[in-house]
Amino acid sequence: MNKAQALVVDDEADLLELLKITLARMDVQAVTALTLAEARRHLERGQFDLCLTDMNLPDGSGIDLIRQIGEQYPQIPVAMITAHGSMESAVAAMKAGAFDFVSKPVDLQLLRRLVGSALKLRGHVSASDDERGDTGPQLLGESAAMERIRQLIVKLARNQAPVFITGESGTGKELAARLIHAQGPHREGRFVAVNCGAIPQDLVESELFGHKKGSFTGAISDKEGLFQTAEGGTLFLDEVADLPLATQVKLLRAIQEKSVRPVGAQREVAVDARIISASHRDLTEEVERGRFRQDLFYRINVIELRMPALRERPRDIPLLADRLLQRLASRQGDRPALTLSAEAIEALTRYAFPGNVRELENILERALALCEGERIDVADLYLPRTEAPAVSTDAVDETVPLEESLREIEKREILNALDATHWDQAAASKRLKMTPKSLRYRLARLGIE
Ligand SMILES: Nc1ncnc2c1ncn2[C@@H]1O[C@H](COP(=O)(O)OP(=O)(O)OP(=O)(O)O)[C@@H](O)[C@H]1O
Repeated sequence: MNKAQALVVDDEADLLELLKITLARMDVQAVTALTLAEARRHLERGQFDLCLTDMNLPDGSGIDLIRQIGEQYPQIPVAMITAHGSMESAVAAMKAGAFDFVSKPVDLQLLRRLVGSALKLRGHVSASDDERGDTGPQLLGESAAMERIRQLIVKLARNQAPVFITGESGTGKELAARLIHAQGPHREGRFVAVNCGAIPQDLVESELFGHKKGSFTGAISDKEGLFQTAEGGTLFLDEVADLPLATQVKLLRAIQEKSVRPVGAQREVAVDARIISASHRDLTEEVERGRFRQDLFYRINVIELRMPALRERPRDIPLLADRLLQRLASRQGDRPALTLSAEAIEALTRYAFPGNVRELENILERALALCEGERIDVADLYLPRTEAPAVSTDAVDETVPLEESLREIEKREILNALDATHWDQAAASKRLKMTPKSLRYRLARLGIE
């Protein structure tokens, strides 16, 4: 394999020299540029496997270079070299498409890891490159919304920016986080999932950052924290809104400095773990109420991924039900394949699923256990009555007030049209034979974002 080539852009000649030597030790050949113009000339002529750029350059901003590379040479991963403590530029760089950042003075160990990840993205380190993580569970669904999410996950897997996943319970937030990990350069590292709400408050810091022996009663030996366990992999902070404010400060520091200080330790330990966090709560509201630090929200929410509720994409329900049923039945080896009757599928499509895909799984699991024949019927589903049922046009439940039923029908038809047109409002309004203005009015009235 040819030597990997890096384009390094910085206006400090000394730093350029240092980076060049460090990269050479990693068998990476560096081409250096002091200005944006010079960097652009190199890009036109050469073939690069990665680019490191400073933020402030004499003739412009490194952000412009990141954007340009993203548009013209999307295969080149770019990392930003930021001034010490300047998290704003790191966040701006990642929002613009940088895959990671390293702050000055450059920690050579972190730089080495960063370059290693970048080269994996470019296929320079071929070991298990074909393990693309597509053997595990996949995000199923044929709706445009799901298709968009799968595409976004492929993109997100290529960089290191913190991702914040929102969505109701059971919408697949953890599954999405696992897929981002499995398709990214850190897939050989571990995926460590932690439910922040489930750890007792007085243990949360020791769990996340580790502790030294004797640092508190019960600390009988040194303990590694989850951050360290996720070294070289991904740390998934589920229900991040449940972290106590004092821990939020430490988390902020850990993300910013890429290092943690175990409880009772004198020194910080460098950690390189990708942070993905999730919450079913509205974090903006938590920030407004003073329960979540704004600066931490800003750092973890560099890129937001919203997992839609199942009732927002009813056309995914039949396929999901079918696949999940197959998966569940295959776990019970001797069981003949079961199918769902047309009425059962119809009932599922009408149901509002407050617990989303997890609830669908539970319903099918129960049906599988209770059903004696080979076909699951409506009665085997034991669907609970919900307050706001998603209803279909041909089966209005007469026990629900008419206004409510009509509203649900309207919402469902609009969502279907939006979904079918990839959320193009003009096309959806045509499909629904209404004016775009009328569609906008209805979207606002029905609370559809
Ligand atoms: N699109 C999907 N395709 C296939 N399975 C899915 C999909 N979405 C979710 N699931 C499955 O549904 C279950 C719940 O998903 P997951 O745990 O990822 O949800 P979550 O949003 O993290 O839930 P919570 O907020 O309660 O932690 C899992 O078994 C997951 O595999």
